[in-house]
Amino acid sequence: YIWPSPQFEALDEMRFEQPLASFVDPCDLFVFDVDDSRKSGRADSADWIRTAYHDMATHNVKDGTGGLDGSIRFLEEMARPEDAGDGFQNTIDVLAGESNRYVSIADVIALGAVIAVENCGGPEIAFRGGRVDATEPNAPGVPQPQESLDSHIASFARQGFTQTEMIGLVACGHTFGGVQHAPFPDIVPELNDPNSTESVAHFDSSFVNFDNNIATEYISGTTQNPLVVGLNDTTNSDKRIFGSDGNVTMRSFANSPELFASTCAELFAKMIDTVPRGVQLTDVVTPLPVKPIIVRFDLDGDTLRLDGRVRLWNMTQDTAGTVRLFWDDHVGGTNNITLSFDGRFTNSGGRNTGVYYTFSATPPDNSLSIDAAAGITQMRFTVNDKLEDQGGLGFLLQDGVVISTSSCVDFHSNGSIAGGHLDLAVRNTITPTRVFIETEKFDDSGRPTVVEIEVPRPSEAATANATYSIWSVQLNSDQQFNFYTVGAELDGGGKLLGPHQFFDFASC
Ligand code: HEM
Repeated sequence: YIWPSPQFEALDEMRFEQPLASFVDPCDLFVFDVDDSRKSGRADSADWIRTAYHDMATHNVKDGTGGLDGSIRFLEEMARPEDAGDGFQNTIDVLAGESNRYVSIADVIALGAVIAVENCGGPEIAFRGGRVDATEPNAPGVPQPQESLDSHIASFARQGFTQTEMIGLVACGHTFGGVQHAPFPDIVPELNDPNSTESVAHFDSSFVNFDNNIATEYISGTTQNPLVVGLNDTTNSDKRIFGSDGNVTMRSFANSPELFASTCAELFAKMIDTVPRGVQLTDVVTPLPVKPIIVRFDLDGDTLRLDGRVRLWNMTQDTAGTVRLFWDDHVGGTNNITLSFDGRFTNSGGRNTGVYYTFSATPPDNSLSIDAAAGITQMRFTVNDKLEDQGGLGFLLQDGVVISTSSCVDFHSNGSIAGGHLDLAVRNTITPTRVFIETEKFDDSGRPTVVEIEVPRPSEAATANATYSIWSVQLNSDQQFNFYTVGAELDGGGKLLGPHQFFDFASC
């Protein structure tokens, strides 16, 4: 994608920098464990993968309803017998709050599965964004262990999967986790096992890692999978499913960990891309090699302050060497500074790595000061003298409308807005027809939606300095802010949008 693109920037960050990975690292982490010293036998990674499957499994290929749309978050859906256990609520409690107007709850659920698989030994899974969150529960339709093989084949066909794909997807999912006593007392007894205090009978011997043990143990007859060797044959659904083609598919997985991994990468991608008809997914999200990350861009007196850093993909500090930021201004000048190293990250089992360089030559001060009159039009970078400018396009940054540091906000003790005002500095060279602040609000169904707040044209323009005038809007208690963007529509067409920045102001 080409920067700026707020949606792809947000998807790229969540997908590749993976703030969520801390919940699945180490892979046996279960954040709901009451006592760290005792092993419950559960893991966030398993809950996340199961949640993505159950959210998707309501899909009906014929009428296009259901699919991965976040409907599992509704208590009515979660409380169905087909969604037994507290793993869904646990997952939603962690993942739903990570959503925003660019990355839906359903996108985060899909990403949770991707990140769990990739960080715990599994293959890389192609991830697209653009899922749309349901506003009500879907029709039931998740398969249950006591059902017949025919009903499972029919159920997976309704979800859009062939019988061979069914065998594969169940094996790919059941390389993680197991069956718990509490929701399935007829399948798993109390285990009285100090390493499994929630009495979880695991599907294979390496239940927090992606590997083909689910298949090798099944083929060799050593499996302890409670849905294969359970005492009550009625609930041995994995046994019926795995054996349904004479073990051809499971044998191929047992013989080849590579085949198992590549098949699972395809099936997991198909699973998370199964969405209600009409939903248009984005292209596969790929990491931008050189990605500016603007934290804040504002006007402070006669100075534009740009807080941010650049992410260099797949590099170490040593290979990055000297990193410079160049910026063009409105008066024909080009300026530059040498950036300072600001940390590195690695995730997805070492598959993803990158480094950050902050927009400052003098850390810990992270902001670059730009003379407001000269301003800024675009950025470029050099990494060890190699020019990075998106193939000549540059990294465009508009300074036609920016937030002013004269903005302030007060909060009630419950966190809601008590009052204050946001001041937008509008550059005198632009003639806006409207100026607005774009933010998001979680609606009654819990999903993030876009909200635009109009900033009224002042009757008498207050001057901020020789270059900018201030337009101001009062804040009120209905508003919610997390991240926001300032923007303007221009006389004669055209729209300016600022970077996506965090809501953070002095009190009034
Ligand atoms: C006929 C199809 C399936 C049946 C009958 C089935 C049944 C079950 C049952 C009974 C559990 C135990 C849940 C608990 O105790 O909390 C379970 C766990 C799990 N299932 Fe399935 N499953 C099926 C397909 C799938 C698929 C297609 C996936 C993913 C691709 C999947 C992923 C998981 C995972 C990761 C767990 C472990 C959850 C945990 O340990 O917290 N399952 N499944």
